[in-house]
Amino acid sequence: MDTSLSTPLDPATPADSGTLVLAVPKGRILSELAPLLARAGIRPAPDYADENSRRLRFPTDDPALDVVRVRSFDVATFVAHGAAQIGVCGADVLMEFDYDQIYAPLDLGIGRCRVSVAEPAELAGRDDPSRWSRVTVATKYPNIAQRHFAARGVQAEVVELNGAMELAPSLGLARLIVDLVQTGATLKANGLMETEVIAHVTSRLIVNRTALKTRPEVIGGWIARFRAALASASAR
Ligand SMILES: Nc1ncnc2c1ncn2[C@@H]1O[C@H](COP(=O)(O)OP(=O)(O)OP(=O)(O)O)[C@@H](O)[C@H]1O
Ligand SMILES: O=P(O)(O)OC[C@H]1O[C@H](OP(=O)(O)OP(=O)(O)O)[C@H](O)[C@@H]1O
Repeated sequence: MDTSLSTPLDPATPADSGTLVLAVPKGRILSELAPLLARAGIRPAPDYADENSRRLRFPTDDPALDVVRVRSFDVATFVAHGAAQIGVCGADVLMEFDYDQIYAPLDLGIGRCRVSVAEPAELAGRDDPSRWSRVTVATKYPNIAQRHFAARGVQAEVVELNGAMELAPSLGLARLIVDLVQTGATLKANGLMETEVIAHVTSRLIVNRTALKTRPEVIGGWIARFRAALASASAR
């Protein structure tokens, strides 16, 4: 892993020194996150919640804090490079990238799902995974998949996709998939069966380690506000 990710990559365009940037994933996590942000006292401009808004960076009613809305994998990239100092992303993303520069102090308890292995339902009953020496796997988590199968002495040939992994087995692209599962409805609708849970997933508050060292009061203050927001939610 690259351990040099302490500052934005391009020194000619440093991140704003004063304003703190919070990176949040667009999509499904945004609505689950909204009540928590409100309890933490973060009120972004109203179009932040509008998926149709073309704006990516939103001021909040705190002039020292802006929110940026990016893809969930990119939240980790922005925070690892210090372009955003804090962020929210799934444990699945942290497991996949394993950035040294990211510290994840809080489990936010939202975005609850699991990273699992699945295969066609008609194969699952008669397959014997202990006899595999090599498998093909469609996934957007190549590192998680490689590590998981390597630990079992199985060589995984990964076909990397960005979505619709569930199509891969029936179209002959891969024998298995490694993907997120929550209700299991997507697997079922596509004739697949979950055969192994690799990890349980929730979203985490993440911070850039260097920012935490250089601005401990500010970043530590935000961690404390999120912690208090979580405690007040669980006390209700
Ligand atoms: N079905 C689900 N149930 C609960 N949480 C989920 C589910 N799917 C994904 N997540 C969590 O939400 C995060 C973002 O997932 P989402 O599906 O919104 O983005 P994505 O489709 O992976 O991103 P993108 O559209 O940028 O490719 C994931 O990293 C995971 O932690
Ligand atoms: O078990 P379930 O409740 O059916 O949820 C699982 C689905 O949720 C995620 O996809 P998402 O809806 O985010 O779409 P994506 O293909 O854009 O990732 C994941 O990739 C699965 O396809």
